[in-house]
Order: sequence, then C-alpha cells, then structure tokens
Amino acid sequence: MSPIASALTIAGTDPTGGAGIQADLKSFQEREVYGMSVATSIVAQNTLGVEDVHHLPVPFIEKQLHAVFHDIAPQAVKTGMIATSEMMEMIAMELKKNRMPYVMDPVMVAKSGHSLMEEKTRKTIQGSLLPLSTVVTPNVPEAEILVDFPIKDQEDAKKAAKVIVEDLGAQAAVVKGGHLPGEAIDVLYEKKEYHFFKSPRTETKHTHGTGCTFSAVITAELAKGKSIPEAVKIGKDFITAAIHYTLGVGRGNGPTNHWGLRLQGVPNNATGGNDNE
Ligand SMILES: Nc1ncnc2c1ncn2[C@@H]1O[C@H](COP(=O)(O)OP(=O)(O)O)[C@@H](O)[C@H]1O
Ligand SMILES: Cc1ncc(COP(=O)(O)OP(=O)(O)O)c(N)n1
Repeated sequence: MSPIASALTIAGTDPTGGAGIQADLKSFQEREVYGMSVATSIVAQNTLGVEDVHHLPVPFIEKQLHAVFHDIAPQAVKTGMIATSEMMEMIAMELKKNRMPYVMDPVMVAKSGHSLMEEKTRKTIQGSLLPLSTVVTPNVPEAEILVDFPIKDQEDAKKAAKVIVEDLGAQAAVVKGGHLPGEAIDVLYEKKEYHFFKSPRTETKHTHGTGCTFSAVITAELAKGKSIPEAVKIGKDFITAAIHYTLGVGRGNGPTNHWGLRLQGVPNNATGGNDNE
C-alpha cells in the first residue's frame, strides 16, 4: 500500500470555513491528502468581513509545529496568514529544520480590506520565508508589494513573477490574475520558463478564500509528488470549478465550493452547488 500523502497548513482561521486553515483542510481532503493544520491567528470573520484578530503567542505556535513534526511528517507544507515578523522568523527556522516542498501564500489583506499582516512584516517575508519557498502564490496587490512596482497587465505579471524568482529567491512564482481585467490568467515562472493558466472569468462576488484554496491544492499535489506546473494546473482547474459551482452561502462575499471539481460532468449538479452559467 502506497504511503498516505500528508500536507500541513500554517495559517489563520476562518470560523465560516471559507478561508484559512478551514479552507485548506477541505482542499487537502478533496485531493485525498491527509491534512494537518497549525493555527497562527484566531480570526473572528465571516463573508461580510473581519471583526477581530487574536494572534497566538509565538511559543505556542512553535509547540503546535513540534506536535506535528514529532509525530506525522508532512510531505508538503503551506503558509497562509502570518501576521507578525516574530511568527515569520520562528516558522522560517522550523522550515529550515524540516525541508520539504513549501508553498507560500503571502496573505496580506483580506478581500474585505482588513489587514492580515503587519506593515513591517511585509519586508520581513523577503528575508525569511520567501527564499525557502518552492512556489509563491501572490495575487496582484501582494505581488506589487513584493516587487515594489505596479502590475497592470500580463506583461507586468510576467516581470513580477521573474523578479520574485530571480531576485527574491523563490524556486517558482505564480502571479494570480484574479485582480486583473478579462479572463482569469495566472502566470507561473519556473526554471526560466513561463507557463500560463487561463480560465473564463466567472462573474460572482463569492470568491472568499480563493487564494487559500488555490495554494492548498498546489500543496496537496506537491505532497503527492507532482511537478510544480502539474500542481499549479490542478490548482487552477480546482479553483475554477470551486468558483463556478458557487454555493451561494453567506450575506457577503461567499466561500467557494470545495467539491466543485467533482460536479463537472455530473448531470444537474446532483450533489449541490449552483451552476454559475
Ligand atoms: N471571478 C473569477 N473567475 C474565475 N477564476 C477566478 C476569478 N477570480 C479569481 N480567479 C482565479 O482564482 C485564483 C485566485 O486568484 P486571485 O483572486 O487573484 O487571488 P486571491 O484570491 O489571493 O486574491 C486564481 O487562479 C485566479 O485566476
Ligand atoms: C485566515 C485568513 N486567511 C486568508 C484570508 C484571505 O481570504 P480572502 O479575504 O477571501 O482573500 P483572498 O486572498 O482569498 O482573495 C482570510 N480572509 N482569512
């Protein structure tokens, strides 16, 4: 029997289940990867926005990491919301001791506009976690902060992905295109090559946690031994379906449908979810 692939998410929480470690665990499960999670910050949020944030003490986050690493070794790890430099530096130390494929989703601001990363931490990321990362998955606003220039179109996105790899030290970078107009096109730069992942844009407000879900699926696929382009392709297909087959829950920006990919080809979407045709 082949060993069970397992993945670890190190991120904040979302009690309504659409983002953070809750979304990551749903994504791991959908990809048949055993999911584990370490909480960094407890976030009181829903589809309408963020009410409050409680950062866990760094030693307690470290204890959670040791509890995982001393018992069930993950084959891949991702980080999501890491709010403070102190958290980031401790996590970087732990990831240096436990080397494995590492996806960094540089969560900085929630879709509601609430900051999820302290201002000074935005620069810490470049000297700590970014050089350790196998794949970095910034959206356009996050990429603009990392590379310190505006990203207005696909050419800028290509330039940013290349800078994140060649100047900032990531092994690969995906600059996601959800915040740019037109089709949803993500640009991957890896091994001096570009790969483009394109999907029609679904006109919907229910895109809460799209970045979390996308990066979690990439993590799950890397845990199963897929190449970076293969993992990103599956992540793209997964998030495209998750947005398309929206659940329509929540009074604000609702979550995506983590079983959306299973609905493709199912007549009348027998297992729930609305078809965003
Ligand atoms: N309305 C949409 N329709 C289809 N795909 C989308 C849509 N919005 C975002 N995506 C895709 O979802 C993923 C997340 O992208 P993006 O929204 O840019 O990141 P984030 O969720 O971190 O802000 C990317 O693969 C992007 O192409
Ligand atoms: C705990 C936590 N992590 C990440 C997010 C970001 O989700 P969202 O606000 O939907 O923004 P995207 O990055 O997915 O566009 C969050 N809200 N909470």
